[in-house]
Amino acid sequence: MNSIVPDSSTTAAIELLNKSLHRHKVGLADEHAAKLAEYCDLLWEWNAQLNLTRHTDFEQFVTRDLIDSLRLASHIPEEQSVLDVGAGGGVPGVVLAITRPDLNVSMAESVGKKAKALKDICRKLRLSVPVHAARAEDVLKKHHYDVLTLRAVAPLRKILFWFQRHTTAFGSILAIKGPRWVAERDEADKEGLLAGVDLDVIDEYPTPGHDNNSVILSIRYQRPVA
Ligand SMILES: C[S@@+](CC[C@H](N)C(=O)[O-])C[C@H]1O[C@@H](n2cnc3c(N)ncnc32)[C@H](O)[C@@H]1O
Repeated sequence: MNSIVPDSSTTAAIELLNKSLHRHKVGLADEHAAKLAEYCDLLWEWNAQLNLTRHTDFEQFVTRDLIDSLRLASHIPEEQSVLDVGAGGGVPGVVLAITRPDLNVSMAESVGKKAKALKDICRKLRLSVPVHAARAEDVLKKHHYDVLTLRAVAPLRKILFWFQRHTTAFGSILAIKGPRWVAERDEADKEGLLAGVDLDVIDEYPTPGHDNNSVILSIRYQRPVA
């Protein structure tokens, strides 16, 4: 692993991040916190050119991005291959790659400029994470993953519609959703998109500073027994 020798601005950034982590009782290994501070720096630098995130300080990063990503990570078994669909600025994909080095993380981002920024961020962070500048549905025509992750990408009916034709290319989908997930599930059900699908809420947790809970949905397609 590459060692990080922080300069004074990096040290200040790590201190700020650690304060937020402490405030929200999030425990992280020192080297992961340092790498996340470096990630935020690169993300916010790219954000001046591209709209990648609205969370532009460590407090927002921890409460809105990191807690979601770590919660999601706790449901992914060791050493699995993961495709983060619609990675945007790299949440949860880059956070998973940093905090769960046992995982084999890839990202799909359909907007070319965003994918280019993600590639640059991963290169500078020395993360070996393939970034596909493509729609995830197209990536699944050539690759197989144990888990697809999604946050803030599309309503459930779209997610189910996109991936129903590619069910042999992945094991399960883990989607982070807000309270609208119930209405989204009902819409998907009306369109017949839940036939042959096991959809379960596997986690529910409060977002600091917000009244509503977030949920993690597990989506698995039932396959005929061979
Ligand atoms: C609102 S952003 C969310 C980004 C990130 N997941 C987050 O939570 O901050 C949604 C991103 O998904 C991308 N996207 C939408 N549909 C996609 C698809 N089918 N395959 C790959 N990327 C997709 C969009 O280009 C956009 O950058």
